[in-house]
Amino acid sequence: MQAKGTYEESDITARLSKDLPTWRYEGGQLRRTYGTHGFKASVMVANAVAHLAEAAWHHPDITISFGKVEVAIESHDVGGITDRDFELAAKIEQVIMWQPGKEGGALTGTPENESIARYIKYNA
Ligand SMILES: C[C@H](O)[C@H](O)[C@H]1CNC2=NC(N)=NC(=O)C2=N1
Repeated sequence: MQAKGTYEESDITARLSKDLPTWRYEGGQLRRTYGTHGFKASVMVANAVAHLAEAAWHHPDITISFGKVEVAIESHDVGGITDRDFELAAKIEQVIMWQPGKEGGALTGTPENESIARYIKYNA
């Protein structure tokens, strides 16, 4: 018996494949691991995710490591995956993977060939 508003595993994996192919469904949560250059970078990514979570009032588990950050989301109140999880995951992906230098605007984005600037591993 599924809790109200939750998705079946087959629906979850189909929606991730379509809308969030860099995310996976594991351990009952939507999960994404972001590669980073070091620990300070991981803390900054975690802080950005934490801001989005608080603004959304929907909170993931965030694991901060040297060189990576894992984000894991589920809807605790219903014990499953709901639209809230997909919507927060999509916003996190949009924000963390934002590379303005690829948008043709005035912002250059983080220089990828300068070691002092290395931050997120966009192709990890
Ligand atoms: C009281 C309860 O914690 C709040 O309503 C919010 C806070 N953030 C939350 N985050 C998540 N992931 N699931 C929830 O059910 C949830 N509930």
